[in-house]
Amino acid sequence: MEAPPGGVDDMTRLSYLHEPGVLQNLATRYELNEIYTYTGSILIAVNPFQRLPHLYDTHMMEQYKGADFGELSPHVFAIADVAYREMINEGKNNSILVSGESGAGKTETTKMLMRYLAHLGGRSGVEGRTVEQQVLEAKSSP
Ligand SMILES: Nc1ncnc2c1ncn2[C@@H]1O[C@H](COP(=O)(O)OP(=O)(O)OP(=O)(O)O)[C@@H](O)[C@H]1O
Repeated sequence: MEAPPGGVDDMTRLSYLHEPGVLQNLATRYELNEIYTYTGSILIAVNPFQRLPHLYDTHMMEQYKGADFGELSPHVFAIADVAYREMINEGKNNSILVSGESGAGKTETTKMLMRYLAHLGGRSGVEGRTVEQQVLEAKSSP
């Protein structure tokens, strides 16, 4: 079966799951500014080396909130959402592993994960500050 022109958003849908196929798919999607691709439940992020603010705004966060995994385009928010929901439903700690070579975008990705988790954490502010502000301030303090 021919791969669709825009690539596939989950590598497990590739007809041939080998290195050239994977790289071709990532390159095709990257050309379209689609920097996220799944391989099953794993998210692959390709550094866009440019700001893509529409990908991370509040509207986007709201869309991913509670959405079934795989229902929307691959996104770091979808990973955070599943991790958060599993934590709540099972009452257990959860972790998200972010790995990649130097400069791949781990810090940026982690910032987005934290922003999303802080957003989910609600708006019940302590001393007038939102959970999001508290988490992000804690991260940036020495
Ligand atoms: N999702 C993204 N959107 C926009 N720019 C990004 C994104 N991810 C990475 N970048 C750009 O790439 C640069 C390097 O990314 P980052 O610092 O996150 O890499 P890193 O994997 O943490 O590197 P190191 O391991 O060396 O600390 C960022 O400063 C930013 O300019």
